[in-house]
Amino acid sequence: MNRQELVHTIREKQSYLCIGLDTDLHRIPRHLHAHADPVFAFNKAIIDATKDLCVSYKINTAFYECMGIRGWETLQRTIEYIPEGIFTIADAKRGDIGNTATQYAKTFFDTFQFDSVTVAPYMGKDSVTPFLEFSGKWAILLGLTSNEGSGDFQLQRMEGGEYLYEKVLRAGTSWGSADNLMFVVGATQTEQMARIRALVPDHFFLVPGVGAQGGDLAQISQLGMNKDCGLLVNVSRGIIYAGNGEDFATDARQAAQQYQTAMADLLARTTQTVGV
Ligand SMILES: O=c1ccn([C@@H]2O[C@H](COP(=O)(O)O)[C@@H](O)[C@H]2O)c(=O)[nH]1
Repeated sequence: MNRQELVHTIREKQSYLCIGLDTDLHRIPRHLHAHADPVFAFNKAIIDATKDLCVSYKINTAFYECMGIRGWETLQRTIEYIPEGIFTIADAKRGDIGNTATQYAKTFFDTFQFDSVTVAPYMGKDSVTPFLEFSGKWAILLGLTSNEGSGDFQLQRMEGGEYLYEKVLRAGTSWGSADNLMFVVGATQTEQMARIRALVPDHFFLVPGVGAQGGDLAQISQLGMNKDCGLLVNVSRGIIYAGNGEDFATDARQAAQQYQTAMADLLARTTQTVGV
């Protein structure tokens, strides 16, 4: 999916919600364990219940890789089940020397047909650029993450005063464009968001951390939106585990609906003079 299509979808659905399919076999309702592939049965019900409310699904590969070959099969079934027109993210946080990075990119873009993959920048340019060589695909570079440990390296000051994460953002924008590169910016990073948007005015941000991690949707949206919206706000546990009984999908829909309604309002208030 290209940028124009993504912006169009956001406008049509009045939503910039990304639902995280962080599906843990041990957290899904008991009755689903009768299915041959319980995690897929859960994902299918969640997708059916929420696909009109979100513009993206993020599959965190850790929740599938931990199940070995069966997990990869579940991941494949899930990605194939996501309808056309919804932006897909493999949250795999890959990064390695160039020829290895190319194999990672092939895995997620060619074999599994994701639109995008999250990439860790620590190994530098040659570990990132292979992900940018696939037409119509996106790399989503970790910029300033949502977790407490983001302070350990990302928020360290460099010589000259800028934060390490700012160096990553600056370098990233020279490697890729706003048409093939996004950045992860945690929803918990409200103190930094305005500074980040000023530094990177055009790129989309994947924003995890709303819901279970306590990030505030309204605050982060007002600080981070650009003329094309420019945000995909991810909620995983706060939606997929909204309920735990037979009606889990209805409960997930209700939670997703609340986010979508809030997003429509924020889009109207924040971008009324611009594109979306
Ligand atoms: O900085 C980051 C980068 C990635 N994540 C991932 O997003 C989701 C968040 O899940 P919630 O249940 O909504 O907290 C999860 O897959 C993380 O691995 C992040 O949280 N922060």
